[in-house]
Amino acid sequence: MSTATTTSDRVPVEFCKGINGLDKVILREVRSSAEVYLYGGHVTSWKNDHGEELLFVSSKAQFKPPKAIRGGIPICFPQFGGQGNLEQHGFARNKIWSVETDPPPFPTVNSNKAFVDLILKPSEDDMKTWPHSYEFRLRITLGPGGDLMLTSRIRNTNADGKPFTFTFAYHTYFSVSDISEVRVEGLETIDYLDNLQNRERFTEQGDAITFEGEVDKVYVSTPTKIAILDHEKKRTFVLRKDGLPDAVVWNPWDKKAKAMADFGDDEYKHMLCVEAAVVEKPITLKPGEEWKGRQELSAVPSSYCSGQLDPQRVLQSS
Ligand SMILES: O=P(O)(O)OC[C@H]1O[C@H](O)[C@H](O)[C@@H](O)[C@@H]1O
Repeated sequence: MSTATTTSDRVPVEFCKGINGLDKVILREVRSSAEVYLYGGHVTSWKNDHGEELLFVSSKAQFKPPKAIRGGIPICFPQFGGQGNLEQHGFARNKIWSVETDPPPFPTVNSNKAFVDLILKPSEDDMKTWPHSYEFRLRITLGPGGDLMLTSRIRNTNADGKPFTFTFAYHTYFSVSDISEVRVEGLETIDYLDNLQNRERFTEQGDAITFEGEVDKVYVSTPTKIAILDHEKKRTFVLRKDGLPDAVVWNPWDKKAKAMADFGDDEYKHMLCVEAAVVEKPITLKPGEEWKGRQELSAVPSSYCSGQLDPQRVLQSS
């Protein structure tokens, strides 16, 4: 973890209290910032150098355990969705994480200053719901250019020799100006499991994905780069992922929005979840083994080509 510099007024990592007195960490870079709640290890804000919020958080979000915060980036572990014995999306988003001051090193040296290392370990009570011992380390970094990077390292620390199996997602809620003006590029021709049709398998058509109604799809074995183009805002989000083969795309649309107590009736127009995930083929770890999954987000101005967005340029650039 980095500490405040004396040469600059900017404090790259600040520990403070957020809504309802919950512990919060603020990461600051040259002009961008991010906020992370220890409740859920949950990123709730990511702002660009104009101070614009890039993540959606519902105006009705409850920052009150045990309800997960509606918006930002909830962590789904050890179960994505409702497939399994655990509560929907697992328990990691409902736990209070700790700050880790001296985590095991990463293979590459980190020159970033604005980052925080969090850790989640099970309590004895937790092991009644999921009888496994683990260490879940989450590093959240705000890069000098304003990119937001999340790296998860999950280790099996079972002393009884037993493996465990999990699914996972960075359930990212992007803020968009108008969902009907949004296109997702990078998932064309990819197979998906449709959660709205008993997880039946289909293949996406060749066109970019646009939105006219409720969507809840798990795209499987996707490319490592996905672009979300916000035509009205002239902004493109680029999501890069590693160790996370699948991508979930979700928008509840009007009916489901009304049924959610912590989501405004019209808020579906201003959000889109695109979630780097491991769903189709769960991960199994033996004791001593570690899994790593990384998601990197950047927001860039969209380029125009004779009045049309040019997503290929975004996808082809490194
Ligand atoms: O309401 P939550 O438990 O946060 O879940 C919100 C949504 O998350 C994912 O995107 C799932 O695919 C959806 O089926 C679910 O409705």
